[in-house]
Amino acid sequence: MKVKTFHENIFTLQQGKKNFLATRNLSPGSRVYGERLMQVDEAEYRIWEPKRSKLAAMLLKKLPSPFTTTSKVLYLGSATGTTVSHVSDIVHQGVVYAVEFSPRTMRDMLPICEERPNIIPLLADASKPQSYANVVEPVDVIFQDVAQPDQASIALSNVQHFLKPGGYLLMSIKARSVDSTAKPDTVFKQQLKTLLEQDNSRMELVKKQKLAPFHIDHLGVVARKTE
Ligand SMILES: C[S@@+](CC[C@H](N)C(=O)[O-])C[C@H]1O[C@@H](n2cnc3c(N)ncnc32)[C@H](O)[C@@H]1O
Repeated sequence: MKVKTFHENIFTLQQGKKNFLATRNLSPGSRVYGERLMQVDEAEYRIWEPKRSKLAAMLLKKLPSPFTTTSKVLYLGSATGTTVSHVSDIVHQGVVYAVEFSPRTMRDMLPICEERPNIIPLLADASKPQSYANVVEPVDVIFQDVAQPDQASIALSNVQHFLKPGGYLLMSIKARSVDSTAKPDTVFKQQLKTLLEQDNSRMELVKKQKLAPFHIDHLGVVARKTE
């Protein structure tokens, strides 16, 4: 088995002709969602499936990764923690503020937070950033995967509250969640306009990429807050 560094703390594992995206397990021996574990030399890796994670799909579709070992990350729409757990592996000396508004879903994520002290779970509505402003510090990266009609506005209000100048926003726009009748390209354009062209938005587009075949009618976006 060959291990290659793909981005900081993100790896590809080559087994025969197959390549797998993976992160190094911060909690060796533990699975979070039934993912495959692979031992190579002294390290245990968790296979990261792009069909189960918009962020994994974004990276495989060549969007840049802004994460470092010590990044502070605000993660909006954590669900039960599938992708949050990989972000926790990547920023293992940093912190992940994981926001989810469904109490039932959040309850399922809590055992993961017990094993991974760098995840701080927040039961809150991402469209009301002021409700968690007393807990969340300025962050280097915001990742958003909330599948809501006003995704870009939600992202922008969190950027304005928490993203450091020079920091990055990564978001997955799900066309059908915004407008199930409009053409996906029309939805993407309108959401990008909201994100990038509002007065004082201070966001510049770094790269965008559709996430098919992993996720149909989704656009991955990386944007940067100007200094
Ligand atoms: C597509 S799922 C996220 C999957 C997750 N990012 C992953 O890869 O493991 C979207 C999640 O966002 C949550 N959500 C939607 N709107 C939200 C909001 N306004 N505030 C917080 N969470 C929200 C939903 O409850 C759901 O769990």
